[in-house]
This record gives sequence, structure tokens and C-alpha cells, in this order.
Amino acid sequence: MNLACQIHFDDDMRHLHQLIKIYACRKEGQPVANIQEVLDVNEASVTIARPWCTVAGLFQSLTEVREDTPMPFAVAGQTRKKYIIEKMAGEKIVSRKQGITTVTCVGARPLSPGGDASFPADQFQVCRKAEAKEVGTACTESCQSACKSGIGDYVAYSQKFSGFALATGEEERMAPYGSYNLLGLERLPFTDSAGHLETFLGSELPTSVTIVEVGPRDGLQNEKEAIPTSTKVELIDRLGRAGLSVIEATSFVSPKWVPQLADSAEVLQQISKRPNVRYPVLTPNLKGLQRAITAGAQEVAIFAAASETFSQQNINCSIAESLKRFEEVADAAKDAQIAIRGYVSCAVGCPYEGAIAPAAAADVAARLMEFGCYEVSMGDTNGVGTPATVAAMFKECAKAIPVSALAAHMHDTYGQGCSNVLTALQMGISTIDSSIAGLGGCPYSPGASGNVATEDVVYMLSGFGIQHGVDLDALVDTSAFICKALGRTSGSHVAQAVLGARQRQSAMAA
Ligand SMILES: CC(C)(COP(=O)([O-])OP(=O)([O-])OC[C@H]1O[C@@H](n2cnc3c(N)ncnc32)[C@H](O)[C@@H]1OP(=O)([O-])[O-])[C@@H](O)C(=O)NCCC(=O)NCCSC(=O)C[C@@](C)(O)CC(=O)[O-]
Repeated sequence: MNLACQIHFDDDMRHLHQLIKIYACRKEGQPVANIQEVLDVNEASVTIARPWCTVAGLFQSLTEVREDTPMPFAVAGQTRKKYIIEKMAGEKIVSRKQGITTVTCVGARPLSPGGDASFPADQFQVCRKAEAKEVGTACTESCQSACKSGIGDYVAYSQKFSGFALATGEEERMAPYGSYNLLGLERLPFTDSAGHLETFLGSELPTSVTIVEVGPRDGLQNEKEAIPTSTKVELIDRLGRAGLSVIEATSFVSPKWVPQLADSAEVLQQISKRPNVRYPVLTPNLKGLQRAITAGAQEVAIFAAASETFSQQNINCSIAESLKRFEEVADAAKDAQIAIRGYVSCAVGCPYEGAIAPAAAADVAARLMEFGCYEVSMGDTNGVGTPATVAAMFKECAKAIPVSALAAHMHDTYGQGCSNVLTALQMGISTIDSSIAGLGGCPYSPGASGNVATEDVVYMLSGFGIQHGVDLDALVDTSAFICKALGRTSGSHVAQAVLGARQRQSAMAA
């Protein structure tokens, strides 16, 4: 039995100093590579985290059946991604895999009048004060105090023993999540009284979703008119300010093939990189990777296809040749400590070949995972998918790949974008690609329109109470900015509705 280490930390996977919880677990068959090193570095944190993990029912093997989170003091659920760290270089995680997403809780602690001074206690107990009562009524006050002091204590102890501090704002971010409804805040529409997501039409939805904004790359690569570098830079900076945590900035492909993104190095160098935002870029080959690294990229994406004809049209080689090429790119990226995301284009249908078998898409996705991608985004490149075909494709992928490592990249050509995103959510997928104002299309997928609009996805997620971290108003402003710059109307229904409502309001006020 090998020792594996699951590290549980916030949205920015590359910054270990932002680590908030570490779980050690035993799992058969996991590679030991460098795991010990991780444990050595963080042994104190593992010890500190242990009681919390025990209370949360998480300190156990992945192969064991997970106990339910303790009631009634599972102070609201929060989806967190957990990864098995394969390799580290200094403080940077350069290879991780087998992520699982779980609903966990921030913590629970026994209460006594005036608070409990014994934290961290090995004899951690779950408070049963409210058993058989309505939790919201019985526990609000004690939960508020438990949650606040629990988080405070946790932060102080973690800092003292591990040297790891929560990033600025993280404590604040945890607090309202950790005690969301019991603090008297509005209850998430799809949560029960303890904050766990209820099922939606029979399936459990994720409590939080990572949106990968692909507008600056997928959105702009197909524009006919030249776009000034400064416009691209401003778009990316505005998206970051609106709260998007992953923004695919550009492509280091051949400028002969995609002239619109020929200024990729300038764009990457000129954007104001925000500390908690990742800016992946597309790299089709070693030359692209080298250019990306020189320009300062910290994360790249490789993109294969499930259709032979599309592969030829898009990257001028067969699927087999492309996989060989991408394996080399992935190896070089790993050597350079660069994180790698994968794409499978034409995962549902192909503009040249028609319907694509789910198994063909799943096979390519599995190969990309083998190369070391931390996640594979399944692309409905020409937007022909429906919830039925998208579900069939993801079902096949999930046989080989953990659902937490799958992302949905849905184009909206046939108006199925949001429905297909919802299907992905219902299947447990919690990473969604989308494009501001629904911009985009692939130059090698004739007639394909843009990705599902980010504004529309954000609106739908908010409707469920799913956390996404994006400010819709700022997003709509950004949408208006880029549509004006490109001289086109927004492909987002939500942006159009919000802008229309704003106009009506200001007309009434005048
Ligand atoms: C893959 C290649 C390069 C093969 O293109 P090729 O012509 O077979 O390659 P080559 O090696 O013969 O090179 C041709 C020329 O390009 C240069 N070159 C070669 N590579 C690079 C590079 N990286 N950066 C800069 N220059 C490069 C190379 O140096 C040479 O220059 P020359 O000697 O003629 O002056 C080309 O086909 C290509 O760039 N294709 C990219 C097409 C593309 O970007 N498509 C859109 C993205 S995919 C997509 O949108 C789908 C997705 C991901 O969103 C998912 C979904 O929607 O479903």
C-alpha cells in the first residue's frame, strides 16, 4: 500500500502557500513519486488538518465508502476539488491527477457557553444540540459562533505550525460559505437546511463551478477584422476584474493559420496578471510551447480531435500524429513546470464527418490524461450536440476519466449551449468553458458560432445558487465593451436583457 497525499486548497492550484487544508490518505496502487516530499514539507499541516478532516468525514481512503458529513453541524457544504499530487518542483505543483470533487464542510466544533478554548482537540465531537430539531432555528446562533471561531482558530494554527497563511480575502471567502444559511443569509435555492445541495430533477448539482473564459482565444480567433492588441488586453483585464479565475488568453499557433492571434506574445506580456487568475494559452506543437514559455505562459492547452477530417483541417495531421506531437509538447511542458489542459474537438459531431461515436471522443480524452493533462475539456466544436448526445459522450468519458477532470466546452450553434451545460452539471461536471458575449467559432469549423455565452452560464448558475465567483454586472459591462469594439451585437441573451433593462431604467429616471 502506497502513501498518497491529497491536498485540498483554494482555486489557484499552483500556489501552495494558499493551501488551506491537507489530507493524507492511503490508497492502493498510487504512485509514490515525490509524495513523501510533499508530506515531509507539510507534515505539521497534515496533523493540524486531521481533526477537521475527521469531522468532515474526509480523512480516509478513497476506496472506502465516505461517511456522511456530520449533522447537524455540517455548516453548509462547499464543493472543493481534491487532487493527488504527483510531482512538485519547489512550491509549484507540476503534475496532478485523479481529482475528485466532493462536498465537504468547513468544520464543526463542540460548543460550550462562551466558546470552546480546547481547539484543536483530538476529542473532536459533533454537536448534537439540534438533533431532531429544525437546524436553521436551533443552530443559527451557535453555528455562527462556532463557524467564526473555528475558521479563526484554523487559520491561526495553520499559520503557526505550517507557515502557510490563507491568502488575503480567503478567510472572508470561507466564512460566508461555511455558515451560509445558518448565519441568517439567504438560503441557496437548492440547498437543504444544512446547506447541502438538494437534487435537481434527480441529479445532484455541483455547489460551485469553475468557469473557463475562452472569449479572448476561441472568441477572437475567428474575427474577420484585425483587432488591436490593446483591445484584447483590455478585454482580458476586464474579465479578470469581473471575477473570472481562468481566462484562456490567446494561442501560440501558426500566424499563417490563425492571423488574428499573431500578437499572442504581446497580449500575454501586456495583460495585468491577477494573482488568483490563471491565463492558459493554446500550443499546437513544440514551437508554440517555446514561444508561449518565452512570453511567460504558466499554463498551456493542447488540442486534439475525435474526428480524422477535422484533425487534418485544423492542425494538418492525423489524430495519431497529433497525439504523438502532443505527447512531446506535454513532456516538454512538464519539464518546464507548466500545467497542461487538454481539449478534444468534435467530441459530439464534426462539420465534415457528422456524428462522432462517444467512444472515439473518450479514447482521445483518455490519451490526453495519460500525457499529464490535469483536465480535459470536451468540445462540441460545431454546436450540434443536444443534451442526449452530450450525455452519451460524457457517460463514455466518465468510464475512463474522473468526472472532476472533465470540462464542458459547448458551442451554441444550434441554440443548445445552456441545455448542454446543464446536462454536464447534472452529470457532476463542474468546469464549464464559455465565451463572453458568445463570441467565437473555429476557423476550421465552417458555420460554427461561438461558445455558450459566459453571461448566460453565470445567470443559470446563479439561479441554482451554484457558486461561480463572477459579478454579472461587470461581465455585462465587459460584454458591451467587446461588442462595441468588434461592432457586433452580443450573442448573449442575458447581456441583451440586462442592457435593455438598464436602458429602460435610465429612461424612466430621466
Ligand atoms: C499545427 C500547425 C502549426 C501545423 O501547421 P503546418 O503548416 O503543418 O506546420 P509546419 O510545421 O509545416 O509549419 C508551417 C509554418 O508555420 C510555422 N509554425 C508552425 N508552428 C508554429 C507555431 N506554433 N507558432 C508560430 N509559427 C509556427 C512554421 O515555422 C512554418 O513557417 P514557415 O517556415 O513556412 O515560415 C497549424 O496547423 C496550426 O497552427 N493550426 C492551429 C489551428 C487553430 O488554431 N485552430 C483553432 C484552435 S482549435 C479550436 O478552436 C477548437 C477548440 C480547442 O476550441 C475546441 C472546440 O471548440 O471544440
